[in-house]
Amino acid sequence: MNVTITPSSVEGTARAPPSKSYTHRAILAAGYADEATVRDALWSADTQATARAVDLFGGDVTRAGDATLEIDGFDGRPDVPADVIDCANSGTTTRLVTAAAALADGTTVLTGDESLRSRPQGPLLEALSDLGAEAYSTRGNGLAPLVITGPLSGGAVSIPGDVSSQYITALLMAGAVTDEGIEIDLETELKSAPYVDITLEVLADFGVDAHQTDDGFAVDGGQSYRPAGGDYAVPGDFSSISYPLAAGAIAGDDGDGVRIEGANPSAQGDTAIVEIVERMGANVDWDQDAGTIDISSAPLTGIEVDVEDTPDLLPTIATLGAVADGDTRITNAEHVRYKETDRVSAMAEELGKMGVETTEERDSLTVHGGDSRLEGAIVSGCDDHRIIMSLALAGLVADGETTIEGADHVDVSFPGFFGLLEELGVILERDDGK
Ligand SMILES: O=C(O)C1=C[C@@H](OP(=O)(O)O)[C@@H](O)[C@H](O)C1
Ligand SMILES: C=C(OP(=O)(O)O)C(=O)O
Repeated sequence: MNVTITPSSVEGTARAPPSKSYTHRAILAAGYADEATVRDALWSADTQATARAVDLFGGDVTRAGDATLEIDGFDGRPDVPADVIDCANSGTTTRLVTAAAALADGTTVLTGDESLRSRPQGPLLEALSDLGAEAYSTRGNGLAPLVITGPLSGGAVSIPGDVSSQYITALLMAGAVTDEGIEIDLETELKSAPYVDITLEVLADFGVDAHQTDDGFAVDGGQSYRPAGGDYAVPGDFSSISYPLAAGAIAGDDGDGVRIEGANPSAQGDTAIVEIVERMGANVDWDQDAGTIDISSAPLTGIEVDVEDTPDLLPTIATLGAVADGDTRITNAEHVRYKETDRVSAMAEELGKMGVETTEERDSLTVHGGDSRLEGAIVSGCDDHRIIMSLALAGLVADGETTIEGADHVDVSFPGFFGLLEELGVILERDDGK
């Protein structure tokens, strides 16, 4: 599907979709448990991949209404799956399920789409091998397809922290049901650290203790997953909130603007987007008790933003920078290159088609806003949900129409994204290419 955006202002109320990160963890944690109900869950292409894995491990994930999942777990160690696990486009599924597979008494094969099969898995495979499992890439290059044979019993392991925090999350979640537990030493500084905080929070809510140590993280073995009251509720997703928030900042009617609901504080690092749009000059008011954010546009100014903890915000910030006056410098961004696409290059390239000048370095992206007025263009969504949504935002204030090719990939994290834009008053056209 291609989507063509006509420049539009936005006004109205947007409800935050449920957090993708919390939903993945809650589904798998419920899998490790005997049973659990996950409420306010995100049902998107990525979270469905984790649900499929839980089913194949011997659990059963049933959708009981839009956002409620009734999950029968595999209760501790997973069964050997009867089929290959298709992780589709989801890095989180791949990493978390790879470590779970190492607990099974047999062999699991994991694969995914072309993007997924280009993302680094080597450090996790090495860690699992060091812990006693057999874990390898079929191509011997650290990329999926992956073949994992367990069971492992736990122990101490070291792993780099600057490729993906998901390796740490995966080891902690699996480690709790090993015999010996897992102690993780970080070889390099941890990037995307708030995602491990989310993991510790979800584990605690499922009655599992894992903690930070002087050198990394550790989890005791022999623990059971059991959510208090059998129930777990997922908070709103601040990476997803970044899109209606940025829409309000660049195209929100002065006075009315956009109200976002379901924006309650949690461990998500991406809550930083609220402070970022405020620093750039937008009118923003976050009532943390009510979970509402009100935003309307004002002239924006370029700023410097470090995305070490918040890699998923880079595309949104790049679009904000394209609209802002002056330079927006996004630093500490090397790990943003290991996502569904190399998002540093993708945003430079696609914003470039809209007339925006950028300067790209290995670990930074500077967007030269102001002089370069955004021009409508045909751009590629790069098969990456966050690139698609960020380019749609740029289309709101471009000169002329913007067509985003391959826009269906928003299903990965925010299936209702274009419907929401329409509710906020955006004029857009979907073309399914037939
Ligand atoms: O654990 C998670 O839920 C995630 C961790 C981050 O990845 P990295 O740790 O690979 O940076 C983030 O980019 C991804 O969207 C979700
Ligand atoms: C990188 C992302 O997710 P994952 O790593 O799960 O593919 C994302 O949602 O931006």
